[in-house]
Amino acid sequence: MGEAPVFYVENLKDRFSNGFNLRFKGFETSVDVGDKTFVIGSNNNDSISSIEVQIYDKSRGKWVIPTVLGTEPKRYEGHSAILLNEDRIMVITWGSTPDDCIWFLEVDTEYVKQQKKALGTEVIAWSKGVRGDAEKPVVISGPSGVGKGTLINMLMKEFPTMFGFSVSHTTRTPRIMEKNGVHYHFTERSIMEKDIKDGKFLEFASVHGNLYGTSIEAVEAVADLGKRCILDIDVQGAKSVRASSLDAIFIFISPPSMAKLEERLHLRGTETEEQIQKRLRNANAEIEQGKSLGIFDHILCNDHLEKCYDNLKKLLGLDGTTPTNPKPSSKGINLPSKHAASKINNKILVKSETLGSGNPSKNSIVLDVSLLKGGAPGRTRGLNVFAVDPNPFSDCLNGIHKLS
Ligand SMILES: Nc1ncnc2c1ncn2[C@@H]1O[C@H](COP(=O)(O)OP(=O)(O)OP(=O)(O)O)[C@@H](O)[C@H]1O
Ligand SMILES: Nc1nc2c(ncn2[C@@H]2O[C@H](COP(=O)(O)O)[C@@H](O)[C@H]2O)c(=O)[nH]1
Repeated sequence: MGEAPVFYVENLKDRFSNGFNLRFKGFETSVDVGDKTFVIGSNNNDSISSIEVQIYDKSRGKWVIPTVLGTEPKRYEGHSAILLNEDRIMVITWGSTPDDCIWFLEVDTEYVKQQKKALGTEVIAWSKGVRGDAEKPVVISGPSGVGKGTLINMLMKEFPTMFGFSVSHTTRTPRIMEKNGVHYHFTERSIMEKDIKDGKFLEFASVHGNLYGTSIEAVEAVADLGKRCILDIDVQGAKSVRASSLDAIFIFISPPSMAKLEERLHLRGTETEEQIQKRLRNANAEIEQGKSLGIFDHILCNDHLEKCYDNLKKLLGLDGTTPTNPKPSSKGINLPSKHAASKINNKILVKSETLGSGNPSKNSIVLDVSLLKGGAPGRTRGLNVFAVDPNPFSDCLNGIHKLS
């Protein structure tokens, strides 16, 4: 295993003396990817640092300011930058909180390639790095009034630490008892349309005359808590999620009959007669699509509620055989506040730069990046963290143990 030091900070004014006016007042690193150099710089204004990226295209001899997608790191004192797999740069920020210190700057991933094509510009995309993996989300779909919400509430009540609900955005008005941020994020159409344009949504659809959508943040926030995410969305939304990079289980809930569906909508009493008729008209097409499009992994008929709920639990492996303990929520990473990083195969050694601290491996950790999943526009998950055993003569990665 040969060590390849990849972290470097240098004076870029010396390196690129062709008229480029560096705007960074703070700290900068550069990473070469193919014929491009990505210069990552921070501007320190008072106590707030913002990160910026400029690209030097060596083949054209030109500087490019890219379109930046995703959520970028904020408030940090400096950073290390390491190229991974020629398509993303790992950025480790200094002086950040433990859950805010690992970031990925995607420069040539599939997502970035798609966005470049769609936008016709140079694109980069940020995503936050998170320890551990998330469980497959569960997408529950079916016509209005079939009992999706009822079944989901039963699941959340019985397994409160295991499941988390993806709170959708909608432009429809709240029903009595519905709380903003709990049942939905009730929003203005213009705001939601802008957020959709800015790539903040995993999916969206016009349903019964209103706009509904799942934000990327809604799904990631549940996974951040170590919970399995449940999405209650219509068939168009399920189709979009199926086509996205989110690996989920898709379950369609069907009514025993249209008459029963109508009865349930009337009994619920949350819609006007006109709205109920609209929902019933849409239900026919949804049932048709749900059963025929090959979107769904499972179809459950909600005739008797308890029986349907038992079948749902069986599908999710919750029929009494599986332990119901929650997975621990994703933990942060305690990094030395000032550090240097180097890459050895799929492992990143992060060493404290504090002089005179005695033991050189004290405060050193190893980040394993071999099992990374996801990425922009959501989080990058699957990071594993190891502590380096305190052997003063060991600079290698033999004496490491995984941190839980
Ligand atoms: N198996 C069932 N038998 C009888 N009534 C049921 C059954 N399942 C749910 N219901 C009732 O049907 C009504 C509609 O259920 P629910 O609100 O859960 O539907 P939904 O699919 O979430 O609807 P929407 O998509 O409009 O949000 C509720 O009043 C609920 O109590
Ligand atoms: N495509 C999406 N559909 C959604 C989302 N959130 C809810 N829904 C679906 O809308 C209808 C109506 O819901 P209601 O609360 O007004 O009765 C229902 O089928 C939901 O499943 C979403 O984020 N995206």
